[in-house]
Amino acid sequence: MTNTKTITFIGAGSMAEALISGMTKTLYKPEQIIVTNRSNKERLEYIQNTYHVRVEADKEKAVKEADIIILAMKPKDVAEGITSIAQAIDKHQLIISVLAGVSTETIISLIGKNVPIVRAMPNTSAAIGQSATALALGRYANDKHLAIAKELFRTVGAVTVVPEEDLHAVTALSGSGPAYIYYMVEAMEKAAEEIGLEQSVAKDLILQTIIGAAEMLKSSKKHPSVLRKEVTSPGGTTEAGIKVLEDYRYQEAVISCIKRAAKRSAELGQSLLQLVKTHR
Ligand SMILES: NC(=O)C1=CN([C@@H]2O[C@H](COP(=O)(O)OP(=O)(O)OC[C@H]3O[C@@H](n4cnc5c(N)ncnc54)[C@H](O)[C@@H]3O)[C@@H](O)[C@H]2O)C=CC1
Ligand SMILES: O=C(O)[C@@H]1CCC=N1
Repeated sequence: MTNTKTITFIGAGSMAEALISGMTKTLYKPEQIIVTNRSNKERLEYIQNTYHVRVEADKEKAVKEADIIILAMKPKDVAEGITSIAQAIDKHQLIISVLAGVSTETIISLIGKNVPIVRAMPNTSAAIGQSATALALGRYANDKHLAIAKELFRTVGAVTVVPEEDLHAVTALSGSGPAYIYYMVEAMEKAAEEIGLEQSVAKDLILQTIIGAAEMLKSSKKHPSVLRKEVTSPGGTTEAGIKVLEDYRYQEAVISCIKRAAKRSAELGQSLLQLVKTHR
């Protein structure tokens, strides 16, 4: 299957790279993708050399050539980044935003035109076609725009559609989610070293344990607590280990972590909204 749309990325950071990496492995030819950023030429060179996509220092030019514009800049650069391309945007183009916390209404306000926007929350596993992406439609986006966004994000993983107000929760859960797992792996690696396992042996064991557990969660109909109990022999090692996690209130920590991340997403949206209001 081929796709002939030209896609321009505004922002060339980790999330843009994960999407570019996944997209160029599937439906998109590198020459269909244009990447631009604020000022970091070395970063653009790296992206060009690695993925053979087009890079463009002139953001307005990159925007004018696009059928789809993907907003992927850092939170602090969102207002300046969007206003700097607003003039060049045409309402027949589709805007896809992966910006955490920022509402489609705020983006419409910053652009100052009735543009169709699909808000997306992917995660960095897009790089290997394994993102969990949620999509929501802005006021001027219709089913055709949704279909285009679905096609794009399906090239980098699984896609689900949610009401826009759910995106703060999605961001906290699956947008940031990979980092929580990596953080746990960091701790498992440290523990393995402290109890005397060779690093490479530990790495392989941890990896396969996580893959196996994820596959079990996917293929078995059992609740995670049932799967956990199946590992936990009475009076055995798991019971002793989990007791320590309970003493440290592990589940409470994870729940608070996800709630705080969701709140942070809302804060990011609010602070940008305030900025937009004060500059009106
Ligand atoms: N990293 C992740 O796992 C995810 C990130 N996101 C969102 O993606 C966005 C980018 O995050 P990261 O890639 O992690 O950040 P990052 O710091 O890795 O990348 C930001 C990029 O934007 C560029 N940039 C800054 N100002 C610009 C401007 N005015 N015009 C054009 N380009 C500009 C920078 O040069 C840099 O290449 C954020 O808004 C974040 O909420 C969304 C989902 C997951
Ligand atoms: O940390 C962040 O703000 C972004 C959004 C989801 C993952 N990374």
